[in-house]
Amino acid sequence: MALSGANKDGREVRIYEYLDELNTDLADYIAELSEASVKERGVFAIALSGGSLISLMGKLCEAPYSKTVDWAKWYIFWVDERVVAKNHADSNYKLAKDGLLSKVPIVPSHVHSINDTVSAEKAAEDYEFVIRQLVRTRVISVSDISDCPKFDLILLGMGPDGHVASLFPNHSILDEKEEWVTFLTDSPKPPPERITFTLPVINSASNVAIVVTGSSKAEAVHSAIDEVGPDCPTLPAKMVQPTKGNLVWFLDKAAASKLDGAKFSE
Ligand SMILES: O=C1O[C@H](COP(=O)(O)O)[C@@H](O)[C@H](O)[C@H]1O
Repeated sequence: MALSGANKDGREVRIYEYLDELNTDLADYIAELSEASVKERGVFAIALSGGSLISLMGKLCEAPYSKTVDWAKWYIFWVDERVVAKNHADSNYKLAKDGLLSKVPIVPSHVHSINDTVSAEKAAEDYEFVIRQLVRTRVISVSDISDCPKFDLILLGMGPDGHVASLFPNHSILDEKEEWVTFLTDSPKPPPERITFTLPVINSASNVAIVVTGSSKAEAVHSAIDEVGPDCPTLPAKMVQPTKGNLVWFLDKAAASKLDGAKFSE
C-alpha cells in the first residue's frame, strides 16, 4: 500500500510500505516521463545521481520496461560525479553503468559522463561546455525564464545530512547562481573532489524526483518536507524547489517515519 499527498506548492510525497512497491512505482514514473518526453520532443534527457538511487531503479532493467521504454531516445547525464577514474569503485558513472546502463540498449554516444582525466575544476568546466552544446541543439531543452538547461527529469538521492547531488549543508556551493556545473574539493563525504549541478539547474528541470530510503534519513526528510527545525532553510533537499517543474518525493516507510501525519497501520 502506498500513501500519497500533494501540498500547496504542488509538491507530491509518495510513501511506500514495501520497497518493492517503491521500486515499481519509480520505474513506472520514469517510463511515463520518458514516453511523454519522446512524444513531445523526440528525446528524453535524464540526469542521474549516484548512491542508493541506482539499485532502486533496478526494475527498469526488467520486463516490461526493458522492452517498452524507448531507450534509443535517452540521453544520460550525471547530476553529480566524484572526480575519480571511471572504473573506480567511487565513480557514479561506474555505478550506473554496472547497475543499469549495461543492461538496457542505451546508445553509447548518448551517455555523457565527465572527463575523468582532469582536475575537478576543469571537469566541471568541460561538463558545462558539453551541456551548453546539447542545449544549443535542443537535445536538452532550455528554461523559458532563464538561460538554464531544462532537463526532462533529474533524479536525486539524499544523504542523512540532507545533501542532494554534491550540494552539502552550509557549503558556499549552495549560493552558486551563475555556473551550471561547479566543483568542490572539500566534500564532507568522501571522496573530497566532486562536480555537481547547481541549484538553478536542478530547479529549472521539468521534473525532479528525490528518492530516499532508510531510517537514518528520517530526520532530514522531516525537516525538508515538514519545514521544521533550525537547519530547515539551509537544508539542500529543502532548497530543491523547481520553479515551474514538478517535484515528487519517493519515500519508504522508514524514511517517512518522522513525517507529520504519515502513519501506516501496524
Ligand atoms: O555522495 C553521494 O550521495 C548522495 C546520497 O547517496 P545515498 O547512497 O545516501 O542515496 C547521492 O545522491 C549522490 O549522487 C552521491 O554522489
